[in-house]
Amino acid sequence: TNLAIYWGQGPNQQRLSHFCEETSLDIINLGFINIFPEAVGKWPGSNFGNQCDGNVYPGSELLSGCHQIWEDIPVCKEKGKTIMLSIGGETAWEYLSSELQAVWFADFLWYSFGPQNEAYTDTYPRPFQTNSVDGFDFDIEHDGGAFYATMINRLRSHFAEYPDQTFYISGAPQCQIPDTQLSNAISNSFFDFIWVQFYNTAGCSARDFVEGTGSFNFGNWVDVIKASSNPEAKLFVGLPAAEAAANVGYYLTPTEVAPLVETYMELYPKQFGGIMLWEATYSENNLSPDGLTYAESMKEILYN
Ligand SMILES: CNC(=O)NC(=N)Nc1ccccc1
Repeated sequence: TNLAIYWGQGPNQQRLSHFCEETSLDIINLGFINIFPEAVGKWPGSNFGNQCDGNVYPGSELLSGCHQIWEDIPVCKEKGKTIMLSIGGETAWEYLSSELQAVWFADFLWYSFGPQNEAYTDTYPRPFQTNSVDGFDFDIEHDGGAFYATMINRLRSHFAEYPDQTFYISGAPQCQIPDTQLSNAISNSFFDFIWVQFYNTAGCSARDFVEGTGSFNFGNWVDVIKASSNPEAKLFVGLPAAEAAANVGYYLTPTEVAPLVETYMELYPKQFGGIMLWEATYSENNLSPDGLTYAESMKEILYN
């Protein structure tokens, strides 16, 4: 099983390579491409917190000076990390209004952040230079779920152009079923990982498991996966990595997480993919009594 974590929005966060030193982290979601192209031919915008030098490509909100990120991605990859580029995020202005726009956005992301393709280097920017991400994560939190299946299917058609490389698609739905933003995409396009945000939504959260309300719905999410375009997709338990990383009441201590993981890893060994954490800096600053980061505590739970 894997531990996935978001990085890019942490308060006074350390650079990516700092987190790639942590052996407990398997998948790192770089957040975020937070502004969607307003039309075909227009560029998206990005925000990686304190990690870029504040410069943007002319006429766009796409950050251009993220030297720490393009320097660090190779370090992370040589340590075996999977690096995903996350689209959306809590503060995103995200809206797809047409198939054409969805296809354009997918192409832009692929030629800008996917494998370097000499034929396109004068048409598209390379914010991470020659680095390619390992896939794209959809953290769509509002503005309606249309056209994401189109975008993901387009990305997959690009993946197929590199048959000897593996690229991934993941999504971070809220725990209520159906998730307004991503249920259509999950039904109609192929996801490798679904990390459900079992926090910030009452009536289906990991807190419900601890309180014994019976409404924690990991089992129902297994059914959603089984009925989706990829019944083999891995389902992750998404959790806040500290009290301050989520709305009040949704944080679970490692002691509270352990029985949840044991129960559902046992019930659904095939679907259970691991744990997703929001997010890296909160995890780093949330040490257990014996000095483990929250992510390290989670990794211990996954492997005990
Ligand atoms: C995977 N995306 C998130 O976990 N987003 C997220 N946690 N947004 C947020 C919502 C409320 C308080 C803090 C962060």
